[in-house]
Amino acid sequence: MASSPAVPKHLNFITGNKNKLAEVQAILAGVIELTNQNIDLVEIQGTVEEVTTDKARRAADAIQGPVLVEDTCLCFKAMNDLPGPYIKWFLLSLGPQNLHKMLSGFDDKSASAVCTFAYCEGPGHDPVLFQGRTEGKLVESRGSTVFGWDSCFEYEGLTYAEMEKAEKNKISHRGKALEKLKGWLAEQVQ
Ligand SMILES: O=c1nc[nH]c2c1ncn2[C@H]1C[C@H](O)[C@@H](COP(=O)(O)OP(=O)(O)OP(=O)(O)O)O1
Ligand SMILES: [Mg+2]
Repeated sequence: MASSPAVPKHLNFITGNKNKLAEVQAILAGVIELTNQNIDLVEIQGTVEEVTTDKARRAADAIQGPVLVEDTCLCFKAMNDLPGPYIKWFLLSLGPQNLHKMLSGFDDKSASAVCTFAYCEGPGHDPVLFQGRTEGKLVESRGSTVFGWDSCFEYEGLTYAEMEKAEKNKISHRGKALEKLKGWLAEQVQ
């Protein structure tokens, strides 16, 4: 059966983050061909949906074609979901060793990791969003500090950094978002 023109044969994932790329490659291996372009995209302020939608539009404009982008948030319940999409700047300034101190004045250490992918068919098209969320808590850094705040986010007793990669990908915000993307891709080809 002919597939709709919207169905991508492969996805061009626009990200400057090598660790994200490695996880997305691992999760989508055997499902869809993935290429990558590292373009430094401007990120607006707003809700994660607004940030990700705008990021996808800018990426599609930049390469004049179809793109996949992703924006990751770390939301603290005690802060009504801040820093959310702005976590990158807090992490850069504080480092993983000090990140947990953001909640030192609060009893509630609950945090959710939220990953939002956006697929945009090209300039002028509306991006489609796929979101995954994993609930955990913010803890003192444990494990490798190679990837972002992995060592500060604990899920069921282990920080992301203490898990095997495959184990993280099974339960992670990114893994869940990509399950939805895979479901959508499968629907498109029917
Ligand atoms: O699974 C993760 N485990 C730990 N840390 C993570 C994860 N995923 C993103 N991160 C970090 C990277 C950045 O400090 C911030 C998200 O910001 P975000 O703008 O989405 O990522 P980015 O600027 O590094 O790459 P991109 O070029 O795709 O925008 O959280
Ligand atoms: Mg970014």
